[in-house]
Amino acid sequence: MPNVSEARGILNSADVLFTAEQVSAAVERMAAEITEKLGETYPLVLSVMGGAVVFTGQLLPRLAFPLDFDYVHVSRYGDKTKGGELVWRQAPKEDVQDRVVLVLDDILDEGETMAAIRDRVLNMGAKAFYSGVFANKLISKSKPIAADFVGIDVPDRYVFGYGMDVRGSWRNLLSNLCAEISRSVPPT
Ligand SMILES: O=P(O)(O)OC[C@H]1O[C@H](OP(=O)(O)OP(=O)(O)O)[C@H](O)[C@@H]1O
Ligand code: HPA
Repeated sequence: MPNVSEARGILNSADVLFTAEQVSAAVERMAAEITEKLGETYPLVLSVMGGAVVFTGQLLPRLAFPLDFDYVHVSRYGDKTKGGELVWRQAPKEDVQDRVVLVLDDILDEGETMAAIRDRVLNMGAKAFYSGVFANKLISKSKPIAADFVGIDVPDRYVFGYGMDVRGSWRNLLSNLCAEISRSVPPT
């Protein structure tokens, strides 16, 4: 984890990819799309801790229909910028059975995390599975899953802010949402 001045340095050398207004408009549009598709299904919404916390906090109040809410916790990156082995810290609970489940996450990068959650939720007897991600990273490799609802497409660079960390830092960045690490910092 960087110290305070290193964390500020990362932010100062970052590019801002999307403004707060663009992010807000994307979340608003997603809320309308999700409402249209799932508004009559009484879904169980699962937020993927910890990256989805900001996105979930802004999206949920815009979903004006009955839903249940819970979370799962899966980790694959830790404070690294390259994905590794997937670790389940909180698995879905039994109540996914026979439910329409909507899983919310901050980013679909290689798609390994969301695909593992989908497989687990469907194996536990969910009636239907949907995924919503704030950011979909445009990578050249094919992904094991495509999200049903996407806020913004981001380029194949390490992004942070809006719940996404860079080396454990800046999840709380809300004003210049989704900035990106300087190209001079190599992936770890
Ligand atoms: O599509 P993938 O390549 O699998 O990556 C996406 C996942 O990576 C991040 O989680 P991370 O493992 O960093 O856990 P965290 O949210 O606790 O930081 C992010 O929040 C997604 O859950
Ligand atoms: O680009 C990213 N930024 C932050 N967290 C992530 N988890 C997967 N990819 C990313």
